[in-house]
Amino acid sequence: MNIAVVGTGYVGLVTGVSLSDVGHTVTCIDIDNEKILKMKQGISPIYEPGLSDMMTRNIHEGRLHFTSDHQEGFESAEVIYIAVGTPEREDGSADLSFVEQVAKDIAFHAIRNTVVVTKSTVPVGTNDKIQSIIDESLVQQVNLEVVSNPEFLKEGSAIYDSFNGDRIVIGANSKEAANILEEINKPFGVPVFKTDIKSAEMIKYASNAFLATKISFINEISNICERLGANVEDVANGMGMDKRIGDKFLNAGIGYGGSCFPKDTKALIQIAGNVEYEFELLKGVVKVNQKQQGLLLAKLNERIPDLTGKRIAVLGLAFKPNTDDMREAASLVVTENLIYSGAEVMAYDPVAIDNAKKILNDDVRYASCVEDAVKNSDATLILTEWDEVRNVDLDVFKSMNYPLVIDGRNCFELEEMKDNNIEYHSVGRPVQNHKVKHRQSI
Ligand SMILES: NC(=O)c1ccc[n+]([C@@H]2O[C@H](COP(=O)([O-])OP(=O)(O)OC[C@H]3O[C@@H](n4cnc5c(N)ncnc54)[C@H](O)[C@@H]3O)[C@@H](O)[C@H]2O)c1
Ligand SMILES: O=c1ccn([C@@H]2O[C@H](COP(=O)(O)OP(=O)(O)O[C@H]3O[C@H](CO)[C@@H](O)[C@H](O)[C@H]3O)[C@@H](O)[C@H]2O)c(=O)[nH]1
Repeated sequence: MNIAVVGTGYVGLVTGVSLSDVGHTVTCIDIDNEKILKMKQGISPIYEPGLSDMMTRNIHEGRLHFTSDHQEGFESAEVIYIAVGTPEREDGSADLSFVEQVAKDIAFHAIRNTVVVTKSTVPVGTNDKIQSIIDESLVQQVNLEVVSNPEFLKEGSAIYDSFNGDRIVIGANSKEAANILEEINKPFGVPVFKTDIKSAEMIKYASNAFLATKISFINEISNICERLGANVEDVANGMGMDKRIGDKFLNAGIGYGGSCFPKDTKALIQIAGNVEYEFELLKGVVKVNQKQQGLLLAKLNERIPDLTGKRIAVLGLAFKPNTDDMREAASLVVTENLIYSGAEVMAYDPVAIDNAKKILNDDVRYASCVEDAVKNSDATLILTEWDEVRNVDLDVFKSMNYPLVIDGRNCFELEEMKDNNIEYHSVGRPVQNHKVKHRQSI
């Protein structure tokens, strides 16, 4: 099948590359010419495990092409995927201007009957709107049918998820269009769930909102555990053994970040509000998440009330491991606050430093490894649970001015921190080696 994919971000590029890998001929289109030039040379503009190799292979085998010219990209396309961004507007609703622009571009250039597939996360009713825009703007007498096909990949395991997803959701008005999409996806061997368009749109938001709810729920439990002396990891493990609850997405931490949960939860609150329904539960989830991001700093402030001139190591900047994505990362809030409080920040991340430099306060300094970040620091904050951080030799913390580790991701066992005399504050677990007399020494 000849396919065009519009937008080459995390979703568009992974979709295009995966579709080419199972044998389709794919042209990826983006308005960012610099990105296109890079990708033509086989250079991936994003860090995503396995993506570069798969991309290079399919370029060489002649199935994967890139262009910044929509007309050229649509020329032989039988199916066009829309995978542009739907970022958050100031009021929390989804900004649909990129999607609407693509709908106009498609209508303007369409020269044959085409299935238009919406991969972008869009509010319920948007696919109908896209269909209307296309129908109103068509230049040639052709038939374009819009199908909803929301994406469920996770950053950091996007290629794996494409080939091992739990389901592919197809929302369509006609059996013919749904069948075309099912046929395209057959080689992935992932179960297909077909429904109407509005339900497909809602499945995407409801899934993200539910996962975010699990995270805020366990974070609330962790805060109560801290006060009562229980261990949230054992609590989550014990809960997760009940198959009705499930053992995934019960890791307590510093709240959810990234390009999806924060914006999609707020958008769903707006979607509900638009039909005069107050989504009280989800409002609570968002509020809990905002509170959770501040807890790490509160723990640090309790131990070091005056941060002026203190050197603070920050391990991990990306919103989660195995990605260079900094969107809504906890590090944005944490480093900003540290600098504001007069601290010297020495940060390390295995892959996100280049992106971090574009957004973080200019006063943040960067180390080239965990060891350099931590050396001579007064406290270490852990924000992202990279394997490189989890597996670090604990002796590294002995090079600190005083071994105070405040871990927002529960990377280490309590016993090992205790045995190594490291003062260790984690999330929802008892504090290790906290002796009040140290307070004066810091
Ligand atoms: N990032 C994820 O993990 C993820 C997962 C599932 C769903 N989604 C959803 O998928 C959509 C895309 O997300 P993303 O993270 O890949 O976005 P992104 O911001 O990384 O990429 C969007 C790309 O679209 C390009 N673009 C914008 N307008 C264009 C136009 N008119 N023509 C061609 N290209 C254009 C931009 O230059 C950019 O490269 C969003 O709706 C998002 O909510 C994202
Ligand atoms: O138990 C957990 C699991 C995750 N997180 C945090 O939640 C955020 C999101 O993590 P994750 O869901 O793994 O990454 P995303 O790439 O944002 O993927 C989510 O958002 C995508 C965009 O919509 C969806 O496609 C995916 O299915 C959905 O998991 C990160 O900050 C994680 O640290 C936790 O705090 N505790």
